[in-house]
Amino acid sequence: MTLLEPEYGRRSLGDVVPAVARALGRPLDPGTAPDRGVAGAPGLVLPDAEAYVLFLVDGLGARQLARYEHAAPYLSSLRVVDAAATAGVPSTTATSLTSLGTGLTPGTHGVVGYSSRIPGTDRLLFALGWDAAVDPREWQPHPTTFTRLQTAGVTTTVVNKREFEGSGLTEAAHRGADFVGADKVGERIAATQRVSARTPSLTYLYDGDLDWTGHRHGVASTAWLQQLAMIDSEAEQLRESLPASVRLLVVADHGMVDADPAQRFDVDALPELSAGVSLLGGEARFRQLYCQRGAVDDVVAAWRGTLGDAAEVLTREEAVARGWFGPVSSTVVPRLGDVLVACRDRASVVSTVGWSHESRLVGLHGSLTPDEMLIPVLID
Ligand SMILES: O=P(O)(O)O[C@H]1O[C@H](CO)[C@@H](O)[C@H]1O
Repeated sequence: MTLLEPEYGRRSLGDVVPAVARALGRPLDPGTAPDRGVAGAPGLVLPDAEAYVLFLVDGLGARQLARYEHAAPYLSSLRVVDAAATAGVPSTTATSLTSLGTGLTPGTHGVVGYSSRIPGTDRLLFALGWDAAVDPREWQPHPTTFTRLQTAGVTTTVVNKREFEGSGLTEAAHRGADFVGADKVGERIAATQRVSARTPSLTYLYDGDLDWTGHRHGVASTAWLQQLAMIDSEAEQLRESLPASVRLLVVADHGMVDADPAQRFDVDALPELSAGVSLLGGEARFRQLYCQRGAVDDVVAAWRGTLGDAAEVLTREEAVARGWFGPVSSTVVPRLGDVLVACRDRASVVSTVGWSHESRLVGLHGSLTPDEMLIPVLID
């Protein structure tokens, strides 16, 4: 299956808030962040409005929405802004939420996966849970788009579960916005209705239940389809709670594929995949391999030999040259694997001993296939 290149600077998740800023009449200064389009490309163009509500549905790929539109009649009726946009690389929540919040590429904001090495250590930073020893403002030092909008006079609010307030990822990705804690859908809609009445404003809200359900039961499982219908109702109810002058924009952070047991590679059962690897990172669909000194070529050869067509195996330099992460800052380079393993089709690389929880998941994401990379950008 073809791997898609991310559409950084044109139609990627990092281009969404800059497009909202333009529509609010408060364009972000293109000199301080890469929110300008690639030469000649229009980028995302949104209708002018005094207030935007940005609803991010975790795990709702554009392809899944198109395939199962019967379960989501409201979302399927919405106008698609331009063509489908892409997540960044890897196509995973921590990376995508940081791209959304900063307007930057993963290679610049530095949250480069579900897990990535903490430079100078043999430890991984699991970005969703974070790590008390890592300062999120040092790990992601750039001002967020939310901070920049607040500075420009736009009331910017994150409406999210209370447990996320002040978390490492919230600080790295979304600092600068006002935070309103709201655990239940009703609370979230009520809070959004209240804060989006201010103008100009951007109100961001998030729902992670579809992703959770897909991970455990699989895309198109009965549970996933039921959850999609719930999300569809939530989005419609949200729209109905807002006046017409407030625009609703619906996006996602990545799609998902169901792992095929026949295309599953277990590093704990295949010793040739451990030779020369000092630390296994990333996630099942996008492994990041941190290698022993001088071992990169041997690791690449062993992984290519074992995985064959199931994955694209590149050195860090090859992946960076392909533009997978956008421009890469020198501080971010050592967080990236020496070798990157991007799964094709429905393959996965698991560690049944070291990563037992992940190896039991049905739905996965992180790689560059269209089912994972293409995200909807819908306007109402
Ligand atoms: O970004 P989310 O949906 O949390 O996904 C992550 O969750 C899985 C492990 O729980 C990993 O494979 C990674 O892709």
